[in-house]
Amino acid sequence: MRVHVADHRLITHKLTYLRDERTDSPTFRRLVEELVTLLAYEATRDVRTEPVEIRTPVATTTGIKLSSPKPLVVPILRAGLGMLDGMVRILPSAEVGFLGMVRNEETLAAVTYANRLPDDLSGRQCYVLDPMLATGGTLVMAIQYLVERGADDITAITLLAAPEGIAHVEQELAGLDVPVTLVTGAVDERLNEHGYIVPGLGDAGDRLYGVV
Ligand SMILES: O=P(O)(O)OC[C@H]1O[C@H](OP(=O)(O)OP(=O)(O)O)[C@H](O)[C@@H]1O
Ligand SMILES: O=c1cc[nH]c(=O)[nH]1
Ligand SMILES: [Mg+2]
Repeated sequence: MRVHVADHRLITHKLTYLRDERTDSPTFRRLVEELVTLLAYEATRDVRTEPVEIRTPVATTTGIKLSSPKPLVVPILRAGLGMLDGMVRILPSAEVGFLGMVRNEETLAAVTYANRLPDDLSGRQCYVLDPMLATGGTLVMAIQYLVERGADDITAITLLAAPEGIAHVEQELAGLDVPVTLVTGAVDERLNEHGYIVPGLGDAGDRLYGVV
């Protein structure tokens, strides 16, 4: 897996406010949206395009447009939903598939409760959105669903990642012949005994949408 830490100062600045426990839910939501836009800029560097000829008021010229089939954006509910608007703002023609996944807080194993992906993802570039990569169990499962359906290029965008989680994803996906890239705003120190990222930001879903 190619790992890109997008440690631009503006990203680190916004992450600092996101991490702060005093940041309220409306501000948290706005910061997540702003952050995903900045991360998406990096993550879509290799989005597939094809040449297109256009005429300006002065001359004809060749530019580029996004290739078909269009990229698929996959937010992982709940917390990944907070990243969707920011992502489709810069990729308005993308299609969107949904995965609902939740960690069992005792075992830390990911459980899937919703799966609304196109059946055939052959030749599709996919962008998975989830603010947190902790143990990595959720991301491994999400990537496996996409690969099973034929996705041939996958980029995960996270706000924070734990070193243990990155290592787990790399180990589980070793031998996969689909290129996988992780673009993250920061790699934190570690996981604590409850599987939370340290220093992290707490439970991203709860901070976006409240405790359920
Ligand atoms: O890397 P992992 O150890 O698998 O943990 C990461 C997952 O945990 C969080 O979701 P959560 O299970 O809290 O669900 P939620 O988004 O509904 O709050 C987060 O948004 C990731 O999906
Ligand atoms: O720190 C963490 C770990 C998993 N999920 C979260 O929302 N936060
Ligand atoms: Mg949660």
